[in-house]
Amino acid sequence: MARKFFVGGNWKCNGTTEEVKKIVTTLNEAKVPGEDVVEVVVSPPFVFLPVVKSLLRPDFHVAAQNCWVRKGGAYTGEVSAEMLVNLSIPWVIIGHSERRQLLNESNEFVADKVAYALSQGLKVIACIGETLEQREAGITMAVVADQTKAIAAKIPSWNNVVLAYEPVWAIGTGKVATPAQAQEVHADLRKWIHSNVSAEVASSVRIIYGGSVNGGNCKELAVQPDVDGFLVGGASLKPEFIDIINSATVKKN
Ligand SMILES: O=C(CO)COP(=O)(O)O
Repeated sequence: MARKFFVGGNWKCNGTTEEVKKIVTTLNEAKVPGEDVVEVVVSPPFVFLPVVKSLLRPDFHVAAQNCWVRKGGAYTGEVSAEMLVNLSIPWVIIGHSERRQLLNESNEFVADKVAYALSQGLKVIACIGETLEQREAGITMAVVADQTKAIAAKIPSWNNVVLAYEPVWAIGTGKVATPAQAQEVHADLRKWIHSNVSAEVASSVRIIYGGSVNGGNCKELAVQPDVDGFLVGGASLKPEFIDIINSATVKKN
């Protein structure tokens, strides 16, 4: 079953109104393949979601970078899944390693968030990945399997989930995983899903790679059979994001 290439731009905690408008203008003027070839989702900080959504071309979509773990209420500083739905924000990134590490979000907490967001009708980019210490200790697969297992245990369907493999040592470091390293983990993850979820989900779920992806390295990663797209940080704020979107075409050739 063909998995549609997915390119996400995670803008993280960056930008002013003027800057985000400039990025949107660049995206709107770009020549890229149609939605039948590549799904493009950009994720500005919460406060810029309405302006980006209102200005962005209709074939690109928006994601929030986080949401609260359950129904909204007395949770100062949080933004609920219901609010995102109310604003017609279709996607949310959950479990990014920056939140796991800096805000101590556990596998269980991340899984609860994914389950709640899905239950409200959001589509989820669920992030997993090992640290450098874990990779060097040879436990990469055990770590990402645990992270995936926590999510699998709590969700009734993977239809609206994209799994983002983002090795922590590759994020914002300029140290991209080699195509072979990315392919190995993606293939192992797909095998894990085959054994622990179902053959159908294993063949249909998109597993995207994140960590120092740029205009220069995207094509060699994109040709890997189990790499179904990217979650891009720094380069998603620059015009080279267009080149990354266009790397989707390597799958067609
Ligand atoms: O964290 C990332 C995307 O979510 C990756 O960030 P960089 O592309 O800046 O390494």
